[in-house]
Amino acid sequence: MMSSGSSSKLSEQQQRRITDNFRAAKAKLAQKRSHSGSPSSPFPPRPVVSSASENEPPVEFFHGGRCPPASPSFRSSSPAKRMCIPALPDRKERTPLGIILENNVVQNFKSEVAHFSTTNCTDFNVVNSGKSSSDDPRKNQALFPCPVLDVSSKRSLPGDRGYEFVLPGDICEDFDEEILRELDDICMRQTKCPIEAAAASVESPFKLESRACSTDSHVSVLDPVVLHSGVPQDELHDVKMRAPERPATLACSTASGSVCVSSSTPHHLASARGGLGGQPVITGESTLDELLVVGNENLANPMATQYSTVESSATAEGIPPAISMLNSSSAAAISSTCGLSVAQPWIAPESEEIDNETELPEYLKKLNETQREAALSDTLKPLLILAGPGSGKTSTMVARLLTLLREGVEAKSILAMTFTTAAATEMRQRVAVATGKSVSKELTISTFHSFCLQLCRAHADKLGRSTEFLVYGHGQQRRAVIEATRLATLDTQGVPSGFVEKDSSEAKESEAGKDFCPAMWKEKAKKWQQFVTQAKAAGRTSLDYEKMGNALGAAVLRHYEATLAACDALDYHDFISFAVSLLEKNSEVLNDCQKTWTCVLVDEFQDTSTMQYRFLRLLASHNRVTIVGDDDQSIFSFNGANASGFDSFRRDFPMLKEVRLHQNYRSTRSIVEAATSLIRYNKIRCQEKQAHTDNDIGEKIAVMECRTEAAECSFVVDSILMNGSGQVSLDSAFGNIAVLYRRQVTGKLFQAAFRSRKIPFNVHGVAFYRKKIIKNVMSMLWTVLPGNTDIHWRRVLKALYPGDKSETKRVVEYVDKIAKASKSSFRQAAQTIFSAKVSGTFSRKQLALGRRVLTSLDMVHRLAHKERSLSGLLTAVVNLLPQVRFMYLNCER
Ligand SMILES: Nc1ncnc2c1ncn2[C@@H]1O[C@H](COP(=O)(O)OP(=O)(O)OP(=O)(O)O)[C@@H](O)[C@H]1O
Repeated sequence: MMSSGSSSKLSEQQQRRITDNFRAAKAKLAQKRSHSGSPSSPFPPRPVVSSASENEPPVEFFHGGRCPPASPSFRSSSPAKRMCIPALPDRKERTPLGIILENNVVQNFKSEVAHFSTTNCTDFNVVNSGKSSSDDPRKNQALFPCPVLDVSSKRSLPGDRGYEFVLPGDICEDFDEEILRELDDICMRQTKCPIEAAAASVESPFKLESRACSTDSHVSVLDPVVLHSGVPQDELHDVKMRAPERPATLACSTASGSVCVSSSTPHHLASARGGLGGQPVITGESTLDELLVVGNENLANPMATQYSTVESSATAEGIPPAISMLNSSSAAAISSTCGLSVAQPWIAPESEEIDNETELPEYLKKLNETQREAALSDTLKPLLILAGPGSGKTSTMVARLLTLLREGVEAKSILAMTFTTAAATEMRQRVAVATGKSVSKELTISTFHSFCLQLCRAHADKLGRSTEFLVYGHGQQRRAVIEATRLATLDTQGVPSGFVEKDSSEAKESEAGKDFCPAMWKEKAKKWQQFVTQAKAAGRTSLDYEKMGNALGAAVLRHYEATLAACDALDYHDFISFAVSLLEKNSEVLNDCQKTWTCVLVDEFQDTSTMQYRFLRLLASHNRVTIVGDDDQSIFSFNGANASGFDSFRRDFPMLKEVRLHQNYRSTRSIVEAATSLIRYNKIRCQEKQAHTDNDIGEKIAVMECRTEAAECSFVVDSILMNGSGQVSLDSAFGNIAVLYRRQVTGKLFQAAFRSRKIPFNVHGVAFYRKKIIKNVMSMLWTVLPGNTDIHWRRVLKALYPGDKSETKRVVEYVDKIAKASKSSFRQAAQTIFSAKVSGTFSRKQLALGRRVLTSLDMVHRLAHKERSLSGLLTAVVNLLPQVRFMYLNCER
């Protein structure tokens, strides 16, 4: 035995031997450690890919449940750590997403990357772990068609230091750079179509739709039925536009279009713009030959709870959605391909030119006398255009806008408010046809919400929020209302807080506890959500309700606002009310706005809420304002819209000129007459209007009363099939049919029926960014960005964890609980839980599944830094989602 102090007595030879042995042992130790993970990594160890496993056949992955996410076979060190941006000649460099940067920007970019790497990515070490059967990467490769890095590959991408992306398993040869490039090309081609069509039709401004459709007419053969929820207007616009997948196809595909209105009441029928007399749901230009009304007398009229989506920045800037999906260099390429960058600025015709009819500019020639009168009326005075459905109010609005430009108003001084993003896009496109893209891009065409949101962000400090305040969507708003309801009830009724605790034993045992369980709060909060919405749209505060003697209402509102303030959040209604108070309380902001936007136009005025009107009144107090609308088409009362705004406008702008458009160009006479006779019964109308048309009488409207929703559904499906059988081709008929329904539940019935009867269909209704799958994809992308929050990680774990619903819920709740207890982030808690080999709460399999979720996110992180094509990155991310993999499986089968 050797004492501690005896080492010095060792001979040199002995010492060398010990050192050598120690070195060898250290190397072995290092090898072992590299398999078991680095303590600094936030992600769990990755399995080793053994050569043997590569020869194993891929496993069948779908067993009725959800399948586990991939364990990507990275064997390189973290790209974040390795990232170095190679210098390119010509003072330009390329970012990982292919954006060319000038040299002066490169340094900033590098330092940002370095900052990002150190603050967010340093923990993304790649560590190989021992292989377990459940972690078999080969199996996972077969399961997930995601591009992963293959270090063994000989081919290399520029700047990739010898690595390339390949698809695991069977699909790997299908997914290489070629495919990514092809995807980019497809995006470019899709974007090119409508732009080229628009550019081609410069001479004839309002023929954009028909010209575009001729390039796209082949699509109509396979046009699916359009399923449509009847109420929200933005959805109707969505159907009309249906861009970007099939830009401007609708005008040609619906010459004999028909509409089924399900569960409709006469009022609804008459007021739906896509229904009677209104703009046909699935067509841009055609008349509706047939209208089928199916109703269920027993159905109540539940309030739809849709909100108009906030316009994406890309659309706000006039970039068609397809372009905005691409990286900047691709967008630039598209612009140059389409000749957009060289578009001529619009040269306004001289004023003498319009003295006689033949000299009228094209955009005025298309209008009838009344429309022209509206378009040309004094631009210094307020103008109210009251226009029935299909009477050409959009055309008139566009003509008015062009008149302003002709009179020398700068494009950037014009603000056009539309009610939906689709309407904003349509208006910009129509203006672009006459003026060229460069002028139309300078216009501010925006939804109220988008405009006010930007205003709030710009002056967030004055509103008690940070510039990065959160925007609470429907779900978060609901949760905030539940919390506010709970607190308000406790305030006003004095229920001890112990009763409401979910796990409280008193709550479970006592009578009061039964009343105040979470499900009860959820139920109670339903009516309060409507209350909060209405109060905000009307601009009422908690003080107002206190004065009215509604103490509970006042308390709910107060707690709701306090909750949002504490969370640094605004909801959709807040954009408007905060923007109003901004203009009311800050004269310099108001002055700035008025100087910037000297002319204001508002489309669909009937849908403005009291607060939106207040905002408009402030902004347009310079009197250069045009509003267009139809009180009979007001369908957003559930969301606070107030058609009495017309009266307010007449009162507040007494100098106004009023023009009425009565002639309907869109629908058949039977539709127009039916709508006119029905709408007479509307009790709340500003003034009676008499819509008329010169169009043919068309087919008669059929009304069918059904006892149940199921009967209604069967009838509609049978009618569609019968209708189809009379056509030359069954498929060609489907694209001409729209089904409007009142409730989402009814829509689901239709979907099931269509699926079982093999009828192709599209569902329009849920706004894109509110779709679950889109939210999941966004959250996955968020996890690689600075500023990601627990919300993103929670959503991603929920989306990717392969257990059934209840198991996933349990896992997520447990991670939440641990995060709360250990005061750590959700991600850290998940990391700690899943990196354990054994756990008292979860089985080994569950731990492995959790690890795989984190590993997949690690892969997304690497990909985000490596991938040069945005579509490649998106494809990879989307492919991780179980729904998408399920689709792949079905396709393969
Ligand atoms: N003066 C006109 N002469 C012939 N057709 C016209 C005229 N004005 C409009 N139209 C046609 O009528 C249809 C409806 O026009 P537009 O979309 O401008 O109406 P709208 O009032 O905005 O419709 P909506 O009911 O959707 O609000 C279009 O196909 C348009 O080309």
